[in-house]
Amino acid sequence: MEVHEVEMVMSAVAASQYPTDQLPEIALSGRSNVGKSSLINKLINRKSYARTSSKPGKTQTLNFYRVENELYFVDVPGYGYAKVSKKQREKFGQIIEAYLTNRDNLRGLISLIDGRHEPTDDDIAMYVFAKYYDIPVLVVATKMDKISTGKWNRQEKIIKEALDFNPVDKFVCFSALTGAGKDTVWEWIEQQCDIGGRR
Ligand SMILES: Nc1nc2c(ncn2[C@@H]2O[C@H](COP(=O)(O)OP(=O)(O)OP(=O)(O)O)[C@@H](O)[C@H]2O)c(=O)[nH]1
Ligand SMILES: [Mg+2]
Repeated sequence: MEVHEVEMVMSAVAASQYPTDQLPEIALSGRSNVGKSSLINKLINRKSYARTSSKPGKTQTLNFYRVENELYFVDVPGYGYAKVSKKQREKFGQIIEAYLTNRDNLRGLISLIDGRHEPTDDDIAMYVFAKYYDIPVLVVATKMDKISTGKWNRQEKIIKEALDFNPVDKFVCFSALTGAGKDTVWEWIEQQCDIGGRR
């Protein structure tokens, strides 16, 4: 999709604050610093629309970005960041879980995993959780510009094995720096939201 218009509509912590206009929604999850905000910025061709930071744990609420009056991206708080207190982590967990399990407009989850490493226990738990609730998942391996392309297949295999990856889902290697994988991410989103054929 060629994006001309995008609006950060709201930050929500409770269902009463979610948008009410019934557009399809795609959520993005992943550990702090994995590149969720950077992925959103790359998809909408903005340098720093979604707030990115070298300091993990910046995104602490559900942030809804309305794109072209077609869909919402929902940037969720990053999990697994040790410097955030245990209480705060539990709160994040509840916000994410309440949203993912109760939202009719949710069409899919983009699960971001650092492409340089094996998935963390939190990454695996998030995938298992999404599968338990029958949420379609696109696994995005991030920061792939930091790995030579010759090693991409091997990383894909490692990540899929650790997740016990379900072939109904999709996997893509991505870089917010080079834009690698961006078209595949958009194709998946358009398919999930049933807004294809406009590219
Ligand atoms: N080289 C490289 N760096 C990246 C990429 N994606 C993100 N980064 C960097 O990683 C850091 C974290 O990126 P963010 O997009 O803010 O991560 P986030 O997942 O939104 O983090 P939280 O909001 O804290 O959960 C920033 O310094 C980004 O510039 C990528 O594809 N390649
Ligand atoms: Mg962020």
